[in-house]
Amino acid sequence: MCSIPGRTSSAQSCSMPYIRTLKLRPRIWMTFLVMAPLMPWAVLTETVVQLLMQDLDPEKMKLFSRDNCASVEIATKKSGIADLIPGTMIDDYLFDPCGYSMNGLLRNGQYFTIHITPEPQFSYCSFETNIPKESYHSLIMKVLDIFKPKKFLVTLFANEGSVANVKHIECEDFSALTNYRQVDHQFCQLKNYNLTYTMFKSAATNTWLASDPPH
Ligand SMILES: C[S@@+](CC[C@H](N)C(=O)[O-])C[C@H]1O[C@@H](n2cnc3c(N)ncnc32)[C@H](O)[C@@H]1O
Repeated sequence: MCSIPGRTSSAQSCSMPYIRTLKLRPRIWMTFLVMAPLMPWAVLTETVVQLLMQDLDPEKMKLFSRDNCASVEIATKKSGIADLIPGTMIDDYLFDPCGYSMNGLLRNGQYFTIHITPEPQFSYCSFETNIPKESYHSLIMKVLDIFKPKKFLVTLFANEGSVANVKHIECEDFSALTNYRQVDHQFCQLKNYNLTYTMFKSAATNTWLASDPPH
């Protein structure tokens, strides 16, 4: 996903590749989906959950720079990333002078991945996993507790066979996210997949980034 401030466009037809445009003023999120044709014998179980977070905790972000952190292992441990999903084999990297990327792999091939841009002017972090869950509530809470974003977007991409698919209809209950309020929720039914986007922002702030134009 990428954010293209100032650009406007409308959602396009559900053909492949598929471009979905999400208008969340003042930002536009564009999702590009390229789907391989399904084989008749394919088992339809696939889930991808993403948290795209902005305006992150400045103190926590200091961990992800070489000036403040002696090694990538310390950054992974001290940040809480190491304990996020127990039993994961982690490959992590601390960029010079700052920035962090990690991939975590479970024995069954499931993964999670985190990429952090800690610069205070435009701090951003993406979290993604394909671990299927009936509810992502506690995992999302853990991720939010690490990064404390002022705003974030949750996307859930699941197909018919995924245990997460029912959440598209029921809509995940985020009522315990007392520090946030839901500002948008969109549902998109694709050929073999369902996709939901839910945008939250901190209840404590009425603004987006200082650099954003007013609503
Ligand atoms: C962790 S990378 C990930 C970028 C990727 N587009 C993402 O968010 O998924 C971004 C961070 O690493 C820093 N960085 C340092 N050297 C870099 C390099 N050679 N390539 C990319 N990012 C680098 C950037 O300044 C930024 O803070």
